[in-house]
Amino acid sequence: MEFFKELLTIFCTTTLLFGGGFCYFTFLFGSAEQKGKRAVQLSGGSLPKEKVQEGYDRYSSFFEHCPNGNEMDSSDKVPALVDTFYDLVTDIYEWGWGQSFHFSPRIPGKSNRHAMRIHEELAVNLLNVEPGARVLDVGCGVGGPMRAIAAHSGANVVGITINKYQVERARAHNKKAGLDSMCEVVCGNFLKMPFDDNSFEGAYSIEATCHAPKLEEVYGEIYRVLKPGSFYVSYEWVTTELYNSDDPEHVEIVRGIERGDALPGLRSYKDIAKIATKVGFEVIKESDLAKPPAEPWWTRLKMGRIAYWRNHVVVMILSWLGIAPKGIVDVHYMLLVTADYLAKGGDTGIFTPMHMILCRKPE
Ligand SMILES: C=C(CC[C@@H](C)[C@H]1CC[C@H]2C3=CC[C@H]4[C@H](C)[C@@H](O)CC[C@]4(C)[C@H]3CC[C@]12C)C(C)C
Ligand SMILES: C[S@@+](CC[C@H](N)C(=O)[O-])C[C@H]1O[C@@H](n2cnc3c(N)ncnc32)[C@H](O)[C@@H]1O
Repeated sequence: MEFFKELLTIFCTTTLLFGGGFCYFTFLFGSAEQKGKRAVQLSGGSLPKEKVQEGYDRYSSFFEHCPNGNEMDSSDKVPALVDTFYDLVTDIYEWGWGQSFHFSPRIPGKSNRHAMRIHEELAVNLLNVEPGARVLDVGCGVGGPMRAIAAHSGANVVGITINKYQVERARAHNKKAGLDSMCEVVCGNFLKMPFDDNSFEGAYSIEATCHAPKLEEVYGEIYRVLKPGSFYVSYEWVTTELYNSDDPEHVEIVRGIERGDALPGLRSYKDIAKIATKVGFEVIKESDLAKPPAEPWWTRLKMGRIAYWRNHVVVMILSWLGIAPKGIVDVHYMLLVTADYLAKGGDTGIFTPMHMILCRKPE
């Protein structure tokens, strides 16, 4: 009898501990890093719950069929693939990273959130726009940068993203932040933008144009919609001068980044200014914002590793319970893997997500 009583006590204590811990992670702790999305709200974006696994399989098979990445260059399937990718990852990004889907140099003594905001404000400071100016955000995500930039500069920001679910999220966040009168979000393809010629006084893109199969197409469109004399600034994902295409380790890191981040082939830093000039821009400034004295942008990823594995356990349990969609576990695992490749890209110095280029459309 005593033995059964003890067994029951052990069973109840273990259940309470695991159950309590799990509820803490998912309900109380909520978002993995910043308050916002909660684990129990993870979805497949615009994809119905039962289509998430199919969406992931379609996404990953695309990379299996073109293992050397460059075959995607000629593909007109890229925007649709990128759209599916953001259906799959948007909630996980918001849950585990926040509303700004980019990196920033670490700033000792400042929070990640603050460092990200400084990086965003730098972009609009470079544009030199007056309050009330109409500024374009090319590939706006759920609008973290857009809101920071509108609040900091007083500009009216119009964001474009190919992903419908992100449009819904961005509009809801804009409203909640009381910035919906200054921030507008449009669903569309930045390779063919639904805007008039010469209709913006400034434009920026933060870690978004890397998704374009041909950079000249998106740069050409930005050039078209900008008023003469206006500036465009971009933070580009590129390989640096340290990248050696004959080094198998370098090639593996780059392929890993491309697969986990829906990229149709990473470009070299050398191509960016050439392409900007080709479409008609004057290049005013170009620099890698990750270079010292900037502190490493990838420290945040490395420090987050334990939390990301904990998140993986939460995602597995939620999916097993039928709360999170089937397929989300594979998506989360893909992100775990890409986080390591990105950190390796930073450690080796062969990759930067913040190659900054400032251009001007001539008068
Ligand atoms: C510009 C792009 C996205 C850049 C980053 C915002 C994202 C790149 C990799 C993402 C993440 C990796 C690991 C995830 C982790 C496993 C999960 O538990 C919580 C979210 C992550 C940290 C996630 C967050 C966003 C990234 C850092 C690309 C796509 C061009
Ligand atoms: C990594 S996110 C960056 C979002 C935002 N700039 C930020 O920093 O939070 C890339 C964005 O580019 C958008 N994007 C990619 N390809 C696109 C295309 N062809 N047309 C429009 N948007 C696109 C994605 O939908 C996503 O919003």
